Amino acid sequence: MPLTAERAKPAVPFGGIYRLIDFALSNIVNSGYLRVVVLTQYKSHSLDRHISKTWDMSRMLGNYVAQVPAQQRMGKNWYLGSADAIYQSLNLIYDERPDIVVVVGADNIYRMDFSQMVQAHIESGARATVAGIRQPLSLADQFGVIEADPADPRRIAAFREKPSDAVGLADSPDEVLVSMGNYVFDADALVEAVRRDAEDDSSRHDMGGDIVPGFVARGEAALYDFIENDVPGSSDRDRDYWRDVGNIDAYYEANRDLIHVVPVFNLYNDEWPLYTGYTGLPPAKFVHSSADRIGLAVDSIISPGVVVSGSEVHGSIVSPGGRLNSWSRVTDSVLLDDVHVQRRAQVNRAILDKNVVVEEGASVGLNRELDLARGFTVTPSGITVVPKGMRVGVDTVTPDPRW
Ligand SMILES: Nc1ncnc2c1ncn2[C@@H]1O[C@H](COP(=O)(O)OP(=O)(O)O[C@H]2O[C@H](CO)[C@@H](O)[C@H](O)[C@H]2O)[C@@H](O)[C@H]1O
Repeated sequence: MPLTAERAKPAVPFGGIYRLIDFALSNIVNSGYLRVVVLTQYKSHSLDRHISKTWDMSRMLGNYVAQVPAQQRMGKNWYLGSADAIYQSLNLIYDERPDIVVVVGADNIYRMDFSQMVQAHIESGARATVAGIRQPLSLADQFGVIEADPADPRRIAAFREKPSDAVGLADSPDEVLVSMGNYVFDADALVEAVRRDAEDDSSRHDMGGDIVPGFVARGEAALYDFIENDVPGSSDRDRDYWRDVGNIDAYYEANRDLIHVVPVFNLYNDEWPLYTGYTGLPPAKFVHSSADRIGLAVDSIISPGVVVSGSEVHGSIVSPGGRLNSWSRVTDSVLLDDVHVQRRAQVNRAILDKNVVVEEGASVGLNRELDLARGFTVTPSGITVVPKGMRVGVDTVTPDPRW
């Protein structure tokens, strides 16, 4: 919050021109899997619009990315959880009759070749395979924590969803092995598991909380270590990069991982392209170069349709349609679509959601107490978030009546 107040998390803009879901979908299609369904529910309008505008693959060969909202086919419920979303959509599996189903979350930033994971799944003989990555022990309560079988590290001996008492790994006590929320299933085993789960009133109907632990208990679950995944064109720095952007600080840091000279996550790998919607906007433009009034951007991403007019931008991500006026300054910030920073305004360590206007002479992110008093979210690490469509004046904050 507040970035997900009016949109599903996978529809949150990221890295200037992308939405979070573009990373999962790009990985899937680059892996060669071209029959994809996206199960949507919560405030999914902007997600649906993005998928239908962007992910329109040729149907001639039977390929598709189709969004499937909760349809109440099985009863009066919306999706009760991620496992119930699959249960309610089983007709798609019956129609397509695949041998294997790849299930992935839609809100992480990474590159991954799922075909390598599917190959490992087939070779292991397991019925379910879970992708795992090492993360700090301090984050264990945000993830599914995996214990590999000491006798056979490719088998999962135990799996606990978001435990508060996880123990570090023997060879690295400050780390745990966690689930990336990406799974490969034998299709018949997945169908059976979600059907059984639907009849269990004590279940939360969650993939990580219920389905995966069931496979583990039956001795049918394998581990796929993400470190084995070899994505074409990866740099030494961004190999094995994976970020869960489940809170504002993580989202902010992941955006900033894009802008270093040698980026922590490299958008410019054309061997594993990241696809997104074509905006049809004109190129970014930079104007003014007199002594006190210069239009420039460094260590930054500037998207199409942006005009940097006598404004200085440092360490920031500016999304399509931004307008940055003279003598303004934007530092270490993430500006979503169509933000307007007017003359002499200042923005520092802030996330400005779509259509925010920072009026002439106003500032955001320079004074924590002022930002809190104005009702903005300020994260533990001091990032100020201004919600969609707000007009921030020197002394006032008002919702823009146009939005
Ligand atoms: N009702 C519903 N209908 C449709 N889609 C839904 C849904 N509920 C959730 N989703 C989607 O399912 C994916 C997983 O999200 P969840 O909120 O279920 O789990 P979380 O991300 O906390 O943990 C999961 O992902 C982390 C890694 O990020 C793992 O460690 C952990 O084990 C795993 O449960 C997301 O893409 C989400 O949008």
